[in-house]
Amino acid sequence: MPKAPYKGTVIKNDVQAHTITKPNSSSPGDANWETTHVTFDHGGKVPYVEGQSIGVIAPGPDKKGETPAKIRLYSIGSSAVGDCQDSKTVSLCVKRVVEVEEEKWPLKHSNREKGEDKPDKAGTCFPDAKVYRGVCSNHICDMSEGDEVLITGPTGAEMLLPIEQDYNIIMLATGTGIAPMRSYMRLLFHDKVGANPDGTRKFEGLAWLFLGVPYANSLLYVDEHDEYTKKSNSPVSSAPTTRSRGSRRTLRARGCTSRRGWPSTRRTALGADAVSEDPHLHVRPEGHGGRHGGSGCFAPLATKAGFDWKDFAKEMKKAHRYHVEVY
Ligand SMILES: Cc1cc2nc3c(=O)[nH]c(=O)nc-3n(C[C@H](O)[C@H](O)[C@H](O)COP(=O)(O)OP(=O)(O)OC[C@H]3O[C@@H](n4cnc5c(N)ncnc54)[C@H](O)[C@@H]3O)c2cc1C
Repeated sequence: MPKAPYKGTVIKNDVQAHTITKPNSSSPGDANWETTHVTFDHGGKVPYVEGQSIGVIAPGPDKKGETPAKIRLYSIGSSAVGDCQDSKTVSLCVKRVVEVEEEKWPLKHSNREKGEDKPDKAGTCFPDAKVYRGVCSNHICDMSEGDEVLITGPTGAEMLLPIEQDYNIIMLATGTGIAPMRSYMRLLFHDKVGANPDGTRKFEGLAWLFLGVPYANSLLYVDEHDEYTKKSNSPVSSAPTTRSRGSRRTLRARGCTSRRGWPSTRRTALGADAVSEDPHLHVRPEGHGGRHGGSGCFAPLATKAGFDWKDFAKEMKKAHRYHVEVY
């Protein structure tokens, strides 16, 4: 409970810096930011299911000087049994929030002719820039093994998975929006909790994962996706793919680094039949800009398949097959 949070312990904090060199003829640009995959021991006292979130209370001070800070929610990135598969841990995927005053970035000259003098946030900000560091994300990213962490929850019912095993699922995420998708994938393709010969859950559908990030080196959990793709015996192909459900569990994962190419990458990969196969659609953009990610991708596919996307989306919502969480 918020007034009586559980005292967990950090058992792993894997902070990754995503850094690209300054733009030049051989490099696309320079960006510095960090994400972490952090794991807390909750001693089995904070049971959760895939798709839920937990709260973290930082010691503060918060924005108005409050101590401790207010609760921040984070989507759980591990399946119910946790990364250690003993149902005693919970993992998160957190981005370190660092905000620099808008006018303290150099301007981007490449767009001048279009009348766009946007700040070049991939560059280096001016040295006198005021920098704001997010209270809780920095608290999490700076924690070390053995540190105590205050946890609340779990909460959230929007992003839960269906109970049956033979559904098709399409997952669209950007940035740390991958967290709940990772929890699903651990359950569907990794954990030793089910009835398959290798011990995994008897998922018998097709799972599509699309992760959008600004730069290729910020794709998250790539090794795991490659492993599950291989394991599910489905060679990754760039050709449009359709598949009837119910025969075997399959993962197809795609990363995309271009904002403009993002919806078309998903459309080309999925093909028009994707909307006819009654998929469960889970959309989780990092930032409000991506909240229409579902319609951007599916409206043209629906039209091609003879549906009106808006009506179709309404029906999907009613049938609990369309799940969107934005933060
Ligand atoms: C359901 C849900 C799930 C979420 N899941 C995740 C997740 O999986 N991973 C993840 O990384 N995040 C997630 N979040 C977001 C997370 O809850 C936090 O909002 C995020 O980490 C920022 O918190 P913070 O304390 O670091 O930043 P805060 O200190 O709360 O600051 C947040 C923003 O406020 C602005 N700001 C405030 N004060 C100032 C100031 N003085 N100067 C300049 N700017 C200022 C900045 O724009 C800053 O980015 C989720 C949120 C929700 C609601």
